[in-house]
Amino acid sequence: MKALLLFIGFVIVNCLWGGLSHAYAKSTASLDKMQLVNDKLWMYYEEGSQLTAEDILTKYQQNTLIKNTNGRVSYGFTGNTVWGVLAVELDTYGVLVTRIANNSPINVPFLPLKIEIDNAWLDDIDLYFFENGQRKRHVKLGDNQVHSARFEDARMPSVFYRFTQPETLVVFRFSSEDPMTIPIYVGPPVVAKNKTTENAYFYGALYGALVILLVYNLVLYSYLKERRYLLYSLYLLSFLLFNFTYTGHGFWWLWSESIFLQQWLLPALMFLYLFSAVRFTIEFLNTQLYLPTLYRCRKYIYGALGALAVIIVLIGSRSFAVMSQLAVLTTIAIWMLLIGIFAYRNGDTLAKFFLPAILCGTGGAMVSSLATWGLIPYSKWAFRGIEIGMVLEMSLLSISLAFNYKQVQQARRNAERDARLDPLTSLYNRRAFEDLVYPIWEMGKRSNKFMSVMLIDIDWFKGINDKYGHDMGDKVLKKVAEEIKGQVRGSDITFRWGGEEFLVFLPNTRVHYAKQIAENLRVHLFTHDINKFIRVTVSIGVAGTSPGEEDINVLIKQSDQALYLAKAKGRNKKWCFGRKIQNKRK
Ligand SMILES: Nc1nc2c(ncn2[C@@H]2O[C@H](COP(=O)(O)OP(=O)(O)OP(=O)(O)O)[C@@H](O)[C@H]2O)c(=O)[nH]1
Repeated sequence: MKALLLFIGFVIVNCLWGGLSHAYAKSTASLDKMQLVNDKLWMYYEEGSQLTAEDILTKYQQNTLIKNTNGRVSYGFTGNTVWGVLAVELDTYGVLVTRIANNSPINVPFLPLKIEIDNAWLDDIDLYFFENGQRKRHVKLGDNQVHSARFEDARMPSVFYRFTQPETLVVFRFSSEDPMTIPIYVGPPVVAKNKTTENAYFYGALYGALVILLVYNLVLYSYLKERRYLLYSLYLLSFLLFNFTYTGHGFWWLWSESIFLQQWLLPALMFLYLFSAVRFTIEFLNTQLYLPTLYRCRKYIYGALGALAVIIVLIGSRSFAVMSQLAVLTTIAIWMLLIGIFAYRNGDTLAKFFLPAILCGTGGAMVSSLATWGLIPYSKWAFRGIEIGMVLEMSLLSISLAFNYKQVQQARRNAERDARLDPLTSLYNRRAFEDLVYPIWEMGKRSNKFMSVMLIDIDWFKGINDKYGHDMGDKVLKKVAEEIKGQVRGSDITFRWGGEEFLVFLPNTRVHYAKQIAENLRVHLFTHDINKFIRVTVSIGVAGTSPGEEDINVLIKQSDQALYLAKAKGRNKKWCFGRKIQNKRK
């Protein structure tokens, strides 16, 4: 429920933010921002690509073009050519030019403006500049132009033009096998530079954050060797690479001269992204436990995605590649949400993070697509919703993995502790003896400290089991353990040594003092009823170090011999290993 509220909140805030930034841009129309001019375009949608810019100009002059009044930015998938005409009038067009006049009147007629198409995946973009009905310039932009052939070597397709006439008509021609999202921005050089700088900060922060998360989780993986961390890292890396490609960074920096890579890396990385999202979801959550059928079928799911990749390669159409994968991605986003909800309802602790994380990611993607489809006002922040959402998603997932790490560590500590504890009495077991006693023994030996051992055995315990049953026998064992712990000092270490046998190691204790403690314990148990019916007695063998004692096992053996004598002497006795026993031994 909390996660759902978070999601709705995130979408609302993003929409509001998108709307506000759009409204702000409109109301101020100031020169500190590039202006989105889509609402000033006159559009023509051509089936095929027969027409020339001059034909469109004629249509414009005949008033047969459609005004893009709602500022539409996205034209979906279309094999058609999209034409747009922008009339730039020096005196009357746009607040932009007027404002320039206010700021620097001398440069007005000669000031160059930057025209930028804020989308780095379109194949062909042509700009034609007409002055007084004459074509003055033609600029080719888009992914089918390598960077060295471009007018300006920038990430986004852009061009500078010096407007000197009262009216210049800019004719845009777009065709692409990708989604036709065409935000057109216009502004003077200084403002354009600010936008570039601002973008650099934004992507610097975005990639910085993602790379930190990636390295952090890879380090955790190399340390813990848990697949979740690796799959998360792959998921994150695939988003990083996918984003790096569709935002034009890759083409600009890495493969600026390869049109093939620019056109095919995008669908390929998109596939990597959706494939790793599916693998991550299945293996991050405990689907093995909650959705065993899904877990068993995972190989078929991966196989189906692999088959999609093969079909895409065989068909060889990029628009099919992008369109089919977008459809799969949308389905997967919903599927991830459903699995998250299911795991959450089944009490998967990681789902507490997974669900809001996926909600942020899909929420951000939803805001971006709503903005590109024109269902909420387009603004660059709304357009970046997916990136903001993904940073939130990746951060939350990273927190969940840190949480998982804490849980694993806790479980490991518990397992280690449990391995050293007797589950019935909660006393240390024999396995813990070496770890706990050996260091004290070695230290004591070096500083000639006295140390003692008591071996305690319940008398006739078999009889208790036989008479009252095994459960009652267990209760007695527990109670005796408690009583022993209550009678010895905090510095003494008590072990359950065997069935009904206990060992107490008494560091810094002379044997005659250990004898006293043993006697107190014996009397205490003898005089106190374990419960209403049962009275137990114990026999205790005591042994203490004598100078030159090298081995603790010798001490234990001695206490065992003393215990044997205590039993032999009639039980309910304490016996101390001493000269008498030694003589007997000889
Ligand atoms: N209820 C219970 N009984 C246990 C447990 N571990 C060992 N025993 C029983 O403890 C009894 C020990 O019996 P014996 O070794 O014959 O010793 P005893 O009856 O105490 O006689 P003495 O030691 O000679 O006084 C056996 O019946 C074991 O089954 C346990 O964890 N719970």
